[in-house]
Amino acid sequence: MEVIVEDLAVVRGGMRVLEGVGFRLEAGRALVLRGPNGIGKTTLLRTLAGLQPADVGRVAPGPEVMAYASHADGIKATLSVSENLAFWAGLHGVGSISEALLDFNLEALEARPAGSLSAGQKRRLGLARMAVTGRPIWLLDEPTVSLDLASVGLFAAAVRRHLEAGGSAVIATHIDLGIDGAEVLELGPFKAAPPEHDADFHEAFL
Ligand SMILES: Nc1ncnc2c1ncn2[C@@H]1O[C@H](COP(=O)(O)OP(=O)(O)OP(=O)(O)O)[C@@H](O)[C@H]1O
Repeated sequence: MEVIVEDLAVVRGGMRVLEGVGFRLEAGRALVLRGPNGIGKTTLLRTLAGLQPADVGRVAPGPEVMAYASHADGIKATLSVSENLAFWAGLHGVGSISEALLDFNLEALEARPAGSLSAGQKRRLGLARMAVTGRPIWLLDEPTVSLDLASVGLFAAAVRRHLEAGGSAVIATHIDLGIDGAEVLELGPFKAAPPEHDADFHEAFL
């Protein structure tokens, strides 16, 4: 499913934080959002997820096909790891959580109350929670924060499988995820600067 963003502007706290942002992302591709702190990466992801209204512009498709993993992992502390995942899977009509438990190395933790997990374990659960929605477009805000190297590898592999299955991903990250052919959108003050050499995106090895 292709993601199309056209001439997007977003206002937060009475100030325009994004203006003239546009991109097209084909199914099976990843887009990495780059730019300094405060430039609007989270704002763009929240707008795609339907959590932040656009001032002007167009986003398609709608938030019902987007799965958003934010800084706040959004997990229920008193439920166990598997109960958290089962809750979200059930909400989205997805039958099994076993693949997500395996993909994010959560099998040994499945009976643990989520509130007792370490920061990195919580982050893995937050990412697994997004995966069990079964939604085709993943929106990821600094997904590797708190993850150790092995977990970053697991996460990158899960993204690759998602892309190979025809999904897509928009990822705000400062690190190299090793996703071949990922596209990059550099956000600059009040606009998304297109690459110099091409009206579309440049290919990057991230
Ligand atoms: N609730 C809010 N009310 C007003 N302004 C906000 C609000 N949240 C964020 N902003 C402002 O919007 C701008 C964009 O913030 P945003 O969080 O999207 O940036 P970011 O690129 O994700 O930053 P970082 O790399 O630090 O996570 C910043 O100037 C920020 O201060």
